[in-house]
Amino acid sequence: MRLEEGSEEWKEMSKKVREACENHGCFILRCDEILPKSVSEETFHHMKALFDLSDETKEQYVTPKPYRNYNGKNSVIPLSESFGIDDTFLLDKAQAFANFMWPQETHLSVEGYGLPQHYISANGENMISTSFSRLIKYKVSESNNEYETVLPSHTDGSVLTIVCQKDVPGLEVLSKTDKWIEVEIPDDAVVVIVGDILKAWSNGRLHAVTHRVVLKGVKERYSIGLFANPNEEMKVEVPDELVDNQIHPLRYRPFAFGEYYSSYVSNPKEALQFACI
Ligand SMILES: O=C(O)CCC(=O)C(=O)O
Ligand SMILES: [Fe+2]
Repeated sequence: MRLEEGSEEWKEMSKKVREACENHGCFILRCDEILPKSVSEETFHHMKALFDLSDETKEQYVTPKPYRNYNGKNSVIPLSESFGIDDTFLLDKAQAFANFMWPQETHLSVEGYGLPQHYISANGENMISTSFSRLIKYKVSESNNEYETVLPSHTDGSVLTIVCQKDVPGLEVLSKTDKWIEVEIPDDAVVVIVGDILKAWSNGRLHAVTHRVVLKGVKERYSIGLFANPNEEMKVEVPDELVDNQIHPLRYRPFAFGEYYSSYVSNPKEALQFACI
């Protein structure tokens, strides 16, 4: 259902999305209307064929930017293979998907604060300008461990991330009470995850949830992550309206996204530390 911006339903939905982002750092979004089953089936079918190419062919995919290469022999994540692709949204269909998703999702997650409109437009447009996606295959371990962490726990270095998967579950999020919870992603849905940038911008109110991927069976898993990033120069600055001296004193100094991203690439676990007050 497409919501009319500013309508009662829109306001109600913004409140729900904001609460989910504050309390859980993620939510499930059903998108059967904009992402027909056939497109998703076809995408994952092609993805399998892509990963079935020879190592030699896959390794030819090299780009200078971090996280954008073919990554198939990483000792930290030996059971994961991935391709990072810049500006996937330039393709017509993907562009339409992105146009729908990003502005609506970023608007909805920040609009619940009732901020002046310029903050909302800044989020919708600037915060998503250099999005990229990662196609990921998780392989089953030969040691036949029943329970294998194939992607270690982390928060995302994005504004928002959208993940979709095919058939095999595996994504887990860490609750605020320190419990790992398996995320069930229905076939016609995606999970939206709050990244570090939205956490900093919201003065820590929105929760950048820690997550990981665990395989529990004998089947390999395919997933796609879409990472919404601002451009390097964009300043991430907490709006005055989200600061108060009692409950929410300012937690992050203003910083450029590029400054954060260098910190993320060298130490993802502590990447936001440099901006903490
Ligand atoms: O594969 C997934 O379900 C999640 C991937 C992820 O968290 C990431 O690439 O940052
Ligand atoms: Fe992630």
